[in-house]
Amino acid sequence: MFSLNHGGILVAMSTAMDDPDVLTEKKDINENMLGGKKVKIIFVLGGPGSGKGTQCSNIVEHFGFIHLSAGELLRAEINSGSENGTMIDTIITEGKIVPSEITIKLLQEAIIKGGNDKYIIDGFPRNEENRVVFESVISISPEFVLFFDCSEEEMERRLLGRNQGRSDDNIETIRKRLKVFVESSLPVIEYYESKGMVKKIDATKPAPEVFEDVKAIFTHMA
Ligand SMILES: Nc1ncnc2c1ncn2[C@@H]1O[C@H](COP(=O)(O)OP(=O)(O)O)[C@@H](O)[C@H]1O
Ligand SMILES: Nc1ccn([C@H]2C[C@H](O)[C@@H](COP(=O)(O)OP(=O)(O)O)O2)c(=O)n1
Repeated sequence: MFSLNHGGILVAMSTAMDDPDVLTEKKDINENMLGGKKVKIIFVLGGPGSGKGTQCSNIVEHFGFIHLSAGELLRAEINSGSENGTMIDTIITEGKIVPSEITIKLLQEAIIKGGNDKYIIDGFPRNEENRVVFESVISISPEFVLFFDCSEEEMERRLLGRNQGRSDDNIETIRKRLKVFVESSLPVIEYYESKGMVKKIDATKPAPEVFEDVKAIFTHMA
């Protein structure tokens, strides 16, 4: 289903999307996907501008997790001048979601390199393909999913004021990203909700108050 090849990941990914059951038989491939490393993962989800990055920095500082932002890894890939950079840039500027194989490869490399066993993964999985392929290829379920719930009006306002020079923080792309969030990312959150794995936070409050709620969850889990 994908045209690019990244070694074993491609085999496992095509299988995962075509027939998830077969993946259990591919455990030997999956177990090697993090170089034998055993890690705990928390997915941090929420719409664009809901405050994921802001709160992830707080979590790193207070609870010693490694923060991996899928969006930042993709932007670093663009800036590195990699062969996929132009394609990734075009997709992000259109407000769309980059093919899972690329994002998962970047996450996989970052986890293998990371000097820790606790990861908060921010902005991933962003669609059903991201979710199915990650869980099948990397063979890890998240401990839980932290969901920053914020109104679209507030997210739009924050993104327009973010001022980080991002090519996708313009009104046209922001509207597309919000649409993609509702259509493609919310179903992923609903999936985890149906499994009782979502911890929802009211993210419309000021950042320090949001962190109080985040802190309660992480303190409880420690
Ligand atoms: N609770 C909050 N209230 C108001 N502004 C916020 C809050 N959390 C984050 N921001 C600001 O909103 C913008 C988007 O936040 P960010 O953490 O980058 O969101 P995300 O990673 O979800 O896209 C940033 O400029 C940030 O400083
Ligand atoms: N799993 C992901 C995460 C991000 N991306 C792309 C598409 C997103 O619009 C951009 C930016 O994502 P990022 O999480 O950094 O920022 P926002 O939450 O949208 O503010 O990256 C992706 O294609 N796949």
